[in-house]
Amino acid sequence: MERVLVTEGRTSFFAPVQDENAAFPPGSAPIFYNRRMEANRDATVLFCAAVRPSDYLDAMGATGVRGLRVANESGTPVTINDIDPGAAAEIRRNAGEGVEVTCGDANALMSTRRFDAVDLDPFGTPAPFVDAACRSARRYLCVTATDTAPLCGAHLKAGMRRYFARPMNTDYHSEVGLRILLGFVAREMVKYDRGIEPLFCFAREHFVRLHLRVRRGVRHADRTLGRIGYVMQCTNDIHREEAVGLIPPAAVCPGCGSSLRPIGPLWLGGVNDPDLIGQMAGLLPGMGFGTERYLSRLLPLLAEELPTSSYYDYHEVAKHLRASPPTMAVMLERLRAAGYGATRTHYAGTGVRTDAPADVVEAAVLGVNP
Ligand SMILES: C[S@@+](CC[C@H](N)C(=O)[O-])C[C@H]1O[C@@H](n2cnc3c(N)ncnc32)[C@H](O)[C@@H]1O
Repeated sequence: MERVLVTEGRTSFFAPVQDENAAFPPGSAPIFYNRRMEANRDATVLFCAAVRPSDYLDAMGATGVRGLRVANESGTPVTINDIDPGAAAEIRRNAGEGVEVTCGDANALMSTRRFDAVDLDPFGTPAPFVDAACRSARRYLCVTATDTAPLCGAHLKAGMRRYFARPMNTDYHSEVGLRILLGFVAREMVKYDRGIEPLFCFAREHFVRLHLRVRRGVRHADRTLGRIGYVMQCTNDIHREEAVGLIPPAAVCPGCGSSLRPIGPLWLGGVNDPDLIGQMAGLLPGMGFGTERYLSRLLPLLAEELPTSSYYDYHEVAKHLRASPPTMAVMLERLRAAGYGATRTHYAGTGVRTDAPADVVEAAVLGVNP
């Protein structure tokens, strides 16, 4: 196997040379490494540097880069696991003193050992691993999903099978994907009388990434359950509303009278902790990350996003109204002047988060009074 020395952040390691012509990772190399996930790993190293877990499991290591970086760049004791003996051997080659390397099924490992932070970074869906991870994680749980098409509604049946939820391909589909994954993790967690608090969650390109705090006790489990529900989307126009609870209500659009279609169950609560995000933003300049520029834009956006469960792509709204969209600054200003909260969103450059109703959003696009 041909290897090449790679540096990410302040960590150097050997990775198998990947097939540049492969249509999509994992390609043909025997051990997986995808440079395009550097932002995902940088985010987690930064998260660990901020929350300082007492130990951390990289449950699916491949080259071990994620766990090695957490150990090296945040000073956290780590265990790195992979089911593939070839990968485990490669991780051992890459790992220095003090890093534990194990070779086995992540579900078996997580069923028998507990870690302060558990990290799932599988091929595609994390769904088969979330139950054991909920039992293994003491304080923090980190999850990557790269099966964005099932999560966001482009592959409806696969999404329903994996997450027992019904997505819908809307203009805010990236957010639906993140919230369906969060809702799934929340439901897997509460059965153990434990709850979750999302700390740092975002979507980028073809992945969704969650960093969660795990809270023990029935009170936290019940609070978590109280944040599960549905986005009720009008099938005819842009109106949508939230419905908390396990059973979606029958509802009609106040504007056009069409039925509202439930999207979910999904997570309706906040998805980021602005204080922690601020702490991470403060640490970022000293970290030496390759994706510092991207993260320095992402973190303030996440900290300011209104905690609504969907956003409007106002260019789509303008297209629908056969109007030219205003600039983002004007759009935000019009919504605020009408008395509503309005912020950008990290999901889309033309996305606006607001607590304004649909008719006010349309009026803001047109520049008229609602
Ligand atoms: C997407 S790669 C991990 C990438 C790595 N975390 C990184 O940041 O580069 C997924 C890895 O999971 C491993 N894997 C697949 N099924 C597994 C299981 N049941 N238990 C543990 N590892 C597994 C594969 O061998 C593969 O190396």
